[in-house]
Amino acid sequence: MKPIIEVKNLRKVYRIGTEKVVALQKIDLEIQKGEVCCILGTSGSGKSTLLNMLAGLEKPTRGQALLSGVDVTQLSERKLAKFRQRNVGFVFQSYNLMGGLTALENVAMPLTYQGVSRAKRNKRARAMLKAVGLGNRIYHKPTQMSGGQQQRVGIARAFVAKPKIVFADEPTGNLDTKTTMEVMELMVKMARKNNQTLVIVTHDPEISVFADRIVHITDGLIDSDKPNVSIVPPLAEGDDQAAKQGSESGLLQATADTEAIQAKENVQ
Ligand SMILES: Nc1ncnc2c1ncn2[C@@H]1O[C@H](COP(=O)(O)OP(=O)(O)OP(=O)(O)O)[C@@H](O)[C@H]1O
Repeated sequence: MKPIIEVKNLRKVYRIGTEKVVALQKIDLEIQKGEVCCILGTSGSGKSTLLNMLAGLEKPTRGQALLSGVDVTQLSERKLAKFRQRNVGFVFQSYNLMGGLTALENVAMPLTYQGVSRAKRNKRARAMLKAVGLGNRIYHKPTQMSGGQQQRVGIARAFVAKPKIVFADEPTGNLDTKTTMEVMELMVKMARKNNQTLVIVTHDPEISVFADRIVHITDGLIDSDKPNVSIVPPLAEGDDQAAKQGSESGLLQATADTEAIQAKENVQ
């Protein structure tokens, strides 16, 4: 099967005045649909640069980055924005939620770009928030939530539009160990549910235990690329915290109709 992500001969050199920084020397990488891949490396190894190239956020000096067969390094800004809206979700270290918006509005946002009607957007966003264990926080704004809760909103937002690929850049960098584990379990479970591809960039080897595969990067080069032998098995349905907190409808199953959800909220 054709890989969903293909990186070919990718190189990135930054120039600051007369100085040259080779952030990526030469990267060749293929990631299959449904794979959970961890890109692991120390600070300055080039992880974020690689992720930025994959997401089309920066142009490489040389080489290609194909997502679903489309070379994102060659797309215009307008086409790139459209491509990302349809195919890619992002989870950020600092959550990047819109401070003035509620959890519900933040999660519904990617659906706005897809032209989904308001009623359907809200219905799907509510279902996602329930699925991440935040059914009772939908009208909270980011500052009214803990870091772990904000990242759950970030995860709900990344997955709500069912993108083929989700990129997560140090997704647990601001969280304590317990919350890190919960957030990682949730994110991987979400990706597995719909056979989505998840690429996690981190410096933390403890995160990599959740991945199918660990790609280690040093000085802008892949120095090892191995299947993860000590993978953490996915939790049984109903066993995780999100489920405990009320995810009865299950992930991405926006089956409850809008009126029923609204009626419930009116009671709360
Ligand atoms: N915009 C830029 N201009 C110049 N040099 C840059 C730029 N972005 C990154 N670099 C350099 O490229 C190298 C790789 O940086 P990168 O941010 O990809 O590393 P990283 O592995 O993500 O590190 P960290 O975990 O600390 O974020 C570093 O030496 C960095 O200083």
